[in-house]
Amino acid sequence: MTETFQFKLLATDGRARRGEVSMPRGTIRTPAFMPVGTVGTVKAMYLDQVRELGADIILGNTYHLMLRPGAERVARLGGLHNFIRWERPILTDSGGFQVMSLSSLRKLNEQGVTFKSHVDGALYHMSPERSIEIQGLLDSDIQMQLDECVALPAEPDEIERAMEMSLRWAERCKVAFGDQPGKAMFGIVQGGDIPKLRERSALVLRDLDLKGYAVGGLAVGEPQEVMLDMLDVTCPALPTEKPRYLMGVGTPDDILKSVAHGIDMFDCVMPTRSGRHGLAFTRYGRINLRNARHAEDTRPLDEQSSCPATRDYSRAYLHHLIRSNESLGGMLLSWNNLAYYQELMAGIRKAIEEGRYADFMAETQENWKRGDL
Ligand SMILES: CCOC(=O)Nc1nc2cc3nc(NC)[nH]c3cc2c(=O)[nH]1
Repeated sequence: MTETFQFKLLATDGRARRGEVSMPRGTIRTPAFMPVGTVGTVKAMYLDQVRELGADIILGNTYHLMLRPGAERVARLGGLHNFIRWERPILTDSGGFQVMSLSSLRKLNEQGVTFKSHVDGALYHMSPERSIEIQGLLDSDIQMQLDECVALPAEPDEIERAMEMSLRWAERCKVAFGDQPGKAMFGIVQGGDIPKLRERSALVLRDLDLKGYAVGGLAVGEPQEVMLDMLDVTCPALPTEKPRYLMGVGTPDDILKSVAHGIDMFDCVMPTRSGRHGLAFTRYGRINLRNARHAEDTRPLDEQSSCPATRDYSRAYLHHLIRSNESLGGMLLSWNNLAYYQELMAGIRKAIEEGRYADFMAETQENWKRGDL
């Protein structure tokens, strides 16, 4: 814990990095997976459980919280940490991505984003300055610049326009954020699947001397190899002594490979959302508990796991709960999936420390092929 925001590189193995982000509210062991707490809750989980599984930081969504309960209300209630009872670091997104994907009506111009709330249909205007103000009202520890993320495939001039606007918004967000020693504002590299735009975005953001850098505009419909190719261009253009956060990523395989390409932080709804729909992630691959073949399978998901949801409940019971659409089904599979993701991250961190990341990656991917036997 420190009064300021510090990132320390502890070990490297090829382009994989083992590091530590120290902030007043706690230390983040990297590579890190950040569970997504969209409207102030990691769905179907108690935050004590989320912490016990090894999470050092969670994500909050500015877009959702500003609509309900409202940023000023959260501030009146003592900030997001007190509201949700999570005293460690919280990273809030700018809301830009959710607006793009959730709001029915949205107009975007130099001033910012105007959108219609999916909650009550009211019109809102989100400028870069307002986005930082909202994240400040939430008392967020890591705040994201407002950006424009373009879904792929997209026209090059559309990708360039959005990337250049995101750069101008990054500058405005930096001014609005000012100097908050115990907090950080991260820039977001855009540029779609175009190497020279990715490089320009990273280099201009680097010159802004921000505390950390997110790689945005990926995991938006492109094949995995395109995403990894963009990391090959982007990571070398970013400062080595600052954390790199790949937004919205991803599957365990995406994470393994992105760590090998130099990424330090991840967030994804995959473990929680897919858990609620019956998908279990295990060390031997994915298991869809909706499938009838589990109806009388008395085995647990993995008897060697330290997670009760993984070790103590039969697949038959999990199948029954999911088929019956019972809340406990989503709770147990969210618990299992977050436990698996955090176990994977702990394995990744240890393998980098011991200089055996390539072997760890190969073993892990081999085990996934075993299926659920
Ligand atoms: C989490 C911070 O989000 C932002 O402030 N903007 C942003 N969010 C993204 C979220 C994404 N999720 C995915 N795939 C599931 N890709 C994403 C990209 C962005 C982005 O470019 N920009």
